[in-house]
Amino acid sequence: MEEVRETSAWVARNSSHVTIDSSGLEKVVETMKESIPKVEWDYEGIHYFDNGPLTVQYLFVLDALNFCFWPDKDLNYDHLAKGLKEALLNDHSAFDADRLQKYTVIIALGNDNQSLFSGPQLRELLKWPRSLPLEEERVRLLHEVGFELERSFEGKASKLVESCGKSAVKLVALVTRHFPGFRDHSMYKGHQVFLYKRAQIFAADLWGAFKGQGYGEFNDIGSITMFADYIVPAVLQQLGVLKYSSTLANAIQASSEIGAGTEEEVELRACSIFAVEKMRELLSIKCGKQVLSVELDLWLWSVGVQCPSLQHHRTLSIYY
Ligand SMILES: Nc1nc2c(c(CN[C@H]3C=C[C@H](O)[C@@H]3O)cn2[C@@H]2O[C@H](COP(=O)(O)O)[C@@H](O)[C@H]2O)c(=O)[nH]1
Repeated sequence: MEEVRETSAWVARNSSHVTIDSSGLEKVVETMKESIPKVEWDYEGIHYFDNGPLTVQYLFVLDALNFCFWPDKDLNYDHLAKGLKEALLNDHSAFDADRLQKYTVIIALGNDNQSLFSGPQLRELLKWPRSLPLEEERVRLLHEVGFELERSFEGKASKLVESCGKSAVKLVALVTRHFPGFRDHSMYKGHQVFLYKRAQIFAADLWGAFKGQGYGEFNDIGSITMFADYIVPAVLQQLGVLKYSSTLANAIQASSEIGAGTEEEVELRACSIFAVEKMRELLSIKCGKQVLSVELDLWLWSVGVQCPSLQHHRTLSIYY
């Protein structure tokens, strides 16, 4: 993930609204000297797991839809993970590549107010009583996943993973090459910045779910960075690692939307990646402890989701 590391470092060096406070960072590392908090993957027990290829299909579909829950204040990641798990338990072929291409959204009504589409609706699959945030995009991305899996990987996400020779870097490259919805990048002060949140989290989810074995065995899992979402930046800010300009702090406090691709948004995400890389480096230098960015991410994320008062930035995006 050199391009993610290098381009986020560039943003951090040139940033105008978000800075990394090195003394804040050192303080956090100091508290981790004794023991580094370890959080189990699926500590909440919400994911589907059968130790086989269907789990890979489940995780790929999950990460294709793993973004932007906040516009519905009652919706969060757990609903998605549990909803998809239940759907799969009820019907093992729910995520077959041909079925993925048939999910619909209620967008067109006939004269009699009936939906013109006859296929199953995504919100029914998730048993969500109203429209999902960015629902049309979610349906489009499901179609994209089904279509490309069918075209290039015999309909199976497990084939995609098998073709990566136990390399998470190759997996991220392959996912972003084949599935445009996973190409999470931005332009920042004239530079292309790569963040690849959902592609990287897919590799990490495999690694976590399969406990580094089988479909989750990656020789280079240390290459993955943290996953730049809207929870971890807020946790890093609370811990004193990230500092915001007063305008940005006020915008987040007021729950104002921050446009996708704005300097502020790119800085929030890229500085989070850079800060976690620095945290990892400091842990190694000061305490001789080798930690993965994935492990730090899971700890920070779990802290964030257990803090209901956490104020995070709001950006409409399919990337996170
Ligand atoms: N950095 C980072 N971001 C993560 C995750 C996960 C889920 N990982 C699960 C997989 C195995 C573990 O046991 C975890 O349970 C979701 N997100 C992001 O959070 C946001 C949702 O927040 P809320 O609206 O409050 O649910 C949204 O952007 C979503 O994409 C993570 O691990 N790291």
